Amino acid sequence: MRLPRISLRRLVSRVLACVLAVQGLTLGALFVIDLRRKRLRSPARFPKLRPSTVPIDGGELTVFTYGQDLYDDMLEGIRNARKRIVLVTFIWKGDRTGRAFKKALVEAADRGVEVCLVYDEFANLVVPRPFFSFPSHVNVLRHPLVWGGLGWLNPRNLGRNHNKLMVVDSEVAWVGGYNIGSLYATDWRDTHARVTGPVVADLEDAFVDYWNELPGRHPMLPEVATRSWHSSVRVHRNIPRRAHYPIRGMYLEAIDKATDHIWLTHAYFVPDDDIVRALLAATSRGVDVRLIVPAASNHITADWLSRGYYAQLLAGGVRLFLYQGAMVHAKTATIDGQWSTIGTANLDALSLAGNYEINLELTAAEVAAKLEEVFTIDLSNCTELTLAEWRARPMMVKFSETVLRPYRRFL
Ligand SMILES: O=P(O)(O)OC[C@H](O)CO
Repeated sequence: MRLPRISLRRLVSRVLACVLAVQGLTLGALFVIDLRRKRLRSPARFPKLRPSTVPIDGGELTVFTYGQDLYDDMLEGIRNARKRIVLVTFIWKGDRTGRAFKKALVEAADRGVEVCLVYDEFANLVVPRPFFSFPSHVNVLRHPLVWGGLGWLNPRNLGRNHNKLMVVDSEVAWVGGYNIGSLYATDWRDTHARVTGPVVADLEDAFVDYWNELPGRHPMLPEVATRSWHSSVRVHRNIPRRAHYPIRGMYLEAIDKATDHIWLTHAYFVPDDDIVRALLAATSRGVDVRLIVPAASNHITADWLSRGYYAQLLAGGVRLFLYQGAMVHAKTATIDGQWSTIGTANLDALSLAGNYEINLELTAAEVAAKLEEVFTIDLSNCTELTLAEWRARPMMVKFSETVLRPYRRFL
């Protein structure tokens, strides 16, 4: 029997069409599962830790792990402001919490405080536009979906503004994983820091540089003049416009240096090969590597992309803990009782090589001890996933993970 002749071009395009169709079906199935999961979700329950404060160079750092505590503190900071408030948030919901922030910020501007706000247009497409209309004495920048003209063709102009930072009166700053919204106040487990001391100037400088470099007719802010060279707290910021992505390097260096333990808590864990390699190299030299991720996050596709790494990580000795009963949205790590980071960057391609991000890097034993305490409490709310359990998952699940692999670089 003679097989029908088919050109190579046609064969390739048919194979490609099949692959795309299977990927589309897999994503569609995940979407349906996700809708159902969200409908059946029970109220969040997770152990809470009161905010607590530790010393850092020339100031203090307070760790927040419960949204309502953080928002109350930030709102008090806004109400006490006398000179200037700068605030950037990736997501700003138009709900009760979002409105409380808006009201407090407008009131601050009414009493003469200079208020400069940034939110990301893409992240807030679902928020009604009128929510973002402010009186003219409040300076508001919408980080645009795409930058003018053909600018969007340049990858440097594509980064989202994923920062979550507020600085009041150049004296106190809040930075970390929390966006602004009522769901995050009570139902998500996240980590944010309030800091005082010389580090505040670096955080404010990050905001000022972004503000002054973004095209538009908004009033320029004065350069931050006094910054310290000598601190155990460093600010690392990704600036896509400058093709500047130090947070990935910060993680790689710290993981590479670890001699005892690496404890990571990450909402969306879709790292690149170098980070995976560094973690596996750490386990191979006897380092205790533990990772907390959500058992089920708010983005099912992210979960499935993340699952694609589990077999390799578990086989390489990384211990995996699945956070139960709530979405864990933190972006933190602590190493060897010495080094820690708290910030906005997820361990995924968008955060490490795409977005505006900001992370604190701290080499203070007190901060590491505090984050270890938080990690230990979080562990009490996790189930550990073993390699044997993971290997026993259905074939269909393994197949779906493989099908989704090419999407790793888009998250
Ligand atoms: O991008 P993140 O880390 O701030 O997370 C935002 C949530 O995924 C919103 O759906």
